[in-house]
Amino acid sequence: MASAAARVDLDGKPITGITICMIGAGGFIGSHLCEKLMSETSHKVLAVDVYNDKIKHLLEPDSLPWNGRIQFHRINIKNDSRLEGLIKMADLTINLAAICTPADYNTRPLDTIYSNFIDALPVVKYCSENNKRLIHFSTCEVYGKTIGSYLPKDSPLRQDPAYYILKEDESPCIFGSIEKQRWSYACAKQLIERLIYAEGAENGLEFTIVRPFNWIGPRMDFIPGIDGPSEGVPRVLACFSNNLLRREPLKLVDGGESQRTFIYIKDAIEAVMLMIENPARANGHIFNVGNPNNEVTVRQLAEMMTKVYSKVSGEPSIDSPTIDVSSKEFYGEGYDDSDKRIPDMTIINKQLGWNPKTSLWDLLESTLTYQHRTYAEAIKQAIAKPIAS
Ligand SMILES: NC(=O)c1ccc[n+]([C@@H]2O[C@H](COP(=O)([O-])OP(=O)(O)OC[C@H]3O[C@@H](n4cnc5c(N)ncnc54)[C@H](O)[C@@H]3O)[C@@H](O)[C@H]2O)c1
Ligand SMILES: O=C(O)[C@H]1O[C@H](OP(=O)(O)OP(=O)(O)OC[C@H]2O[C@@H](n3ccc(=O)[nH]c3=O)[C@H](O)[C@@H]2O)[C@H](O)[C@@H](O)[C@@H]1O
Repeated sequence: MASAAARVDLDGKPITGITICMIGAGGFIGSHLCEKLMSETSHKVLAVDVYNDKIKHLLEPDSLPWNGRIQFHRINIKNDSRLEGLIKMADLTINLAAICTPADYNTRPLDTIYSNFIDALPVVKYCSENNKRLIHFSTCEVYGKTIGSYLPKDSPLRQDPAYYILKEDESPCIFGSIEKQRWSYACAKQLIERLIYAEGAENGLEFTIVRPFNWIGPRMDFIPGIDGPSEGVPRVLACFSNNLLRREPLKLVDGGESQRTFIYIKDAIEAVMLMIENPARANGHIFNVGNPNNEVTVRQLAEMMTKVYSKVSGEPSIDSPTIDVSSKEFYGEGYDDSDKRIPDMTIINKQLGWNPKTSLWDLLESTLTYQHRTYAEAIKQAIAKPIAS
């Protein structure tokens, strides 16, 4: 373990321990961030969430070397007066709490808007009123669709990066019509970004906004019927992992033509650590955090995951590894999609000198090894169990 005293920031100044109020600490990103903060720094974490299953391994045994540096507070931020006290006790608040699975955006639009906008309001207010620094998690979905997607299909301009690269300080936010309730999430995230930015401009709030671009890795979401509801629809990594574990075809929504850039969670956490420990360089900025080198269509992702899973499980893939489904059938009415998401990296490079490292193949190999080790046996047992009549 690195000695905390030996750690310095990007300007060579020693890093002193701080207290972080992390809201949504029990989720996918929060669990990895807590792990990193405990194992490599001397910072303290007040971990706020309604669940703690994904950070249990960091909380329980008294023998852990970070004993006492992480405290779990089971709080629903919608209605708990303890929140302000925790924010006041901390030097920095990181807000990760949100509904952030696309299957919810068009089927539970009210919960989505409340979670991503209304519930975040008191967090911003308490930080601003108490002069506390805030790192808020937004999303690459605030960019919506690319400008290029509105050009004719055969237009050569579609190949010009000016029409698809997503830049924090230049790109517009392009959403579909109101009936396309998919955009309830992106729109709520955009409005909270604008509110935070305005708190910075008018009241001097010290903030950093993070726009993650498809961070993936172990502990993302849930496997339906094993550690989440049987009918639940998680994000694509968990959907495809579930299909592979059950030896079912992977479902390609609307032909799997949408494009995404995927980044390994551990690379992305390095970027967040730099933001935490270099406030002078991170404050007042909005950062894209993604891996522009890992772009694939969803169909290519399915093909690669099938190959990697076959390698890590030692089982040959099934005869028809993918199947096409319509978005209406898969997500229901009101779904829409981002066509392509490539992050511009200029701002994060300039401010924090950060770059992602892990290739898509390598990150899928370590993630699917984890999925196989964690779930294969449970799935086998669930399949073998006779269904109660
Ligand atoms: N994973 C990604 O690639 C990605 C991409 C873009 C944006 N984001 C954003 O990053 C943040 C974290 O994402 P994640 O992937 O870790 O999601 P996650 O669902 O795994 O984690 C969110 C956590 O917030 C908690 N939470 C939600 N509402 C709460 C409430 N009212 N009170 C207390 N806790 C509450 C949940 O229980 C969950 O543990 C979200 O804001 C999300 O929109 C993530
Ligand atoms: O991760 C991000 O950066 C952001 O994007 C995600 O949105 P999206 O990438 O559309 O969601 P996924 O569930 O990861 O789906 C990716 C693509 O795969 C497709 N898909 C998903 C699941 C499936 O079984 N099959 C399938 O073809 C979807 O239609 C979509 O085109 C979520 O909105 C958020 O977690 C987050 O804000």
